[in-house]
Amino acid sequence: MEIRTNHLTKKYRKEVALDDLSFQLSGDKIVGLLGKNGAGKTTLMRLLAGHFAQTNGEMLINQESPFNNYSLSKNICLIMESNNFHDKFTVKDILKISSKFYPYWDKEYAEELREVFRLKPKKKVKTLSKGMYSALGIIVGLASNSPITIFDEPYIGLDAAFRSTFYDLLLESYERNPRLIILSTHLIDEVSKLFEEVVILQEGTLLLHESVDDLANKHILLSGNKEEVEQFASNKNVIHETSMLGQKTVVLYDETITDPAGLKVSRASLQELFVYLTKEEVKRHARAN
Ligand SMILES: Nc1ncnc2c1ncn2[C@@H]1O[C@H](COP(=O)(O)OP(=O)(O)OP(=O)(O)O)[C@@H](O)[C@H]1O
Repeated sequence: MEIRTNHLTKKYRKEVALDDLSFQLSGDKIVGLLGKNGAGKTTLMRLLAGHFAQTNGEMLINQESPFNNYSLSKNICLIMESNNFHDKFTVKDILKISSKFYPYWDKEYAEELREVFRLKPKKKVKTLSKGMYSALGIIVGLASNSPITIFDEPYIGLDAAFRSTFYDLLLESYERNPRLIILSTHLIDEVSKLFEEVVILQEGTLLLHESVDDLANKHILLSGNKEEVEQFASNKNVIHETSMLGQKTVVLYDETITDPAGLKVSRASLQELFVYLTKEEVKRHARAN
């Protein structure tokens, strides 16, 4: 599947949620969709799922618009943190309805997952705890086997052990049936190992879209004697710095680094990079590149 947005803009009355966003995603992979609160992630995912139309620009999946396009949107499963299922249905009903809707539904796998998350078939949606509700969403998302499977923070209320189970299942499901999986999360450290690519939105625009490997290679974390670090980092793109007791640490982004003699070289985590890159004062550095 190929996703392409061209100058995509979505406004809710005067509120601009997505602003002239152009990027492309294709192939089978797990992509992290990241951004601070209000960056436009949910809006982008709902446009992908065809929930509503954009205000301007294009949202194309395999060169077609998903809005009002059932033959396309049945290939896309979006699981959000809430409002996925009607309260009056039972767990069993939801799995049955999903089996009719999603063409690649795996009934046996759905049953297996229901057991893993210990959901009783007769339980009504409105009586599910937050964690159980999230588990039901995860079951539907994974068992849908949809060519584009999207999870928008689907783990609200799930404890750490079940979140870890979800990440294992996501990877296992991807390995059994490679497809384009988009996962939006604020718990970056927990899932960063699953991502092949990341898309970071900021204020409705694209801050960066990189493979995780390229992102790792595009930055460097240097530490050592304060004067030496400062001398080395002068005129370079510093996205983060800390100093203590004559020692200094800097993170340089998008710089060709040659032989920082005498300084300790390492890498920041994806979560740290996200925090540094989305800080207001460094926004322009990431955008410029
Ligand atoms: N239904 C709506 N009506 C008006 N404004 C909205 C609506 N939905 C979203 N917005 C606004 O659009 C912007 C983007 O919101 P969106 O929910 O897409 O961000 P997000 O990145 O998913 O945020 P979060 O991480 O907090 O879930 C925000 O300014 C938000 O207030």
